[in-house]
Amino acid sequence: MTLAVDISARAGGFALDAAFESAGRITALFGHSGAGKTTLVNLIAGLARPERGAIAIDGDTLVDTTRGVFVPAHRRRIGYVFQEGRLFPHLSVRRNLVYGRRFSTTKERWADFDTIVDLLGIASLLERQPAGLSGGEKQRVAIGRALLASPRLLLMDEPLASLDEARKADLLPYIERLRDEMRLPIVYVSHAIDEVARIADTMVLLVGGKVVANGPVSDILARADLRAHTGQQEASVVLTLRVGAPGPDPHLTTLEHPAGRFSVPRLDQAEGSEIRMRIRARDVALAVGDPGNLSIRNRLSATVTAIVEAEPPTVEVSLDAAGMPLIASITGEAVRALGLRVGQPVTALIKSSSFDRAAFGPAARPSDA
Ligand SMILES: Nc1ncnc2c1ncn2[C@@H]1O[C@H](COP(=O)(O)OP(=O)(O)OP(=O)(O)O)[C@@H](O)[C@H]1O
Repeated sequence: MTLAVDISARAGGFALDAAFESAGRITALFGHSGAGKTTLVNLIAGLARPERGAIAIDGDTLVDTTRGVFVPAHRRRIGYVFQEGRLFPHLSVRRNLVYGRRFSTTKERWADFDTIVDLLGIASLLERQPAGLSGGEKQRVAIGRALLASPRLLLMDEPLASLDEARKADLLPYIERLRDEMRLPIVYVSHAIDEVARIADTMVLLVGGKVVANGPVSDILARADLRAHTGQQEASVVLTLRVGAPGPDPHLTTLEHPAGRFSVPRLDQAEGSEIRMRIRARDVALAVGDPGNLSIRNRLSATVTAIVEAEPPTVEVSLDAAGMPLIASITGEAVRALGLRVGQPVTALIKSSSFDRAAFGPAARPSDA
């Protein structure tokens, strides 16, 4: 699926001018509060009209002001999940779910009730009323209702925003399953960079109603010039790695890459599956030559590709380890003491204990959607 957007719109005194194309499985619309994310998703959904411009999905025009085209929301086949579930309070969970189906014709219908109930783990909730559900359960039902309309695109506007940290962590794997098992493209609004780094492959970065960058999440997170906008305190890279055979320590999982093997705190993912993980620049140290007897077990041979001054005394050293990009955040003094320069071979050292389990998620399976 390709979503193509090139629009201008106004909401009160706020002006949105957004142009981007995305073929991502999960496209994150990322920006600080008031950047225009909800205004943009409402335009995609058909809940608002742009002043100028066009929106198309796979070449099928939804809006085009030059041709006077405006497909109404209910005919766009776009699902919408809001921050808080917005379920019908007087209907049971089952009837909330079934309600979604009336928005698709038999020909368009791909969503199967039992499959979706199973995917979202809501079978035991079907006869309950929304008032008795937890926030996370409500969101799963809201996602189910949107899916049962058999949309071709799902918009999710900060679906985790009303949940506490534990409930967020519970819901994220369902969104990952949706991405991988339903093969439904998702536009995911968020202002939480950790969430975006974990689940999205493409990112549109909005600042004051303008798109300042769009492209692969890993590219945008690695860019020092965007850090103020992404809210990252520091550089990081997002990597896709394969789970290797279990090693001798049951508390560790081995991850494989042509650059070498990593040990990380034990993950639940099966051997052979791919996972995504984010490595912060501050968790990477460098050695020139043999690092000798150190406690750090993750050691990768790499080459320096760039040395960039960051907030003093920090310098960010970009590396290439057999095609794996890494960034090490070290002091300028260390750069001088090691005599680092572009092209130099080094050993990158990454502490196993620095990995946060919540930062790991399954990698998106190769897209054929
Ligand atoms: N109907 C409206 N009338 C006046 N101003 C509006 C209207 N709708 C949105 N705005 C303004 O447009 C700007 C962008 O709002 P929007 O809700 O799109 O931002 P957002 O990025 O989704 O923010 P948040 O993360 O806080 O939800 C805000 O300054 C908002 O106050």
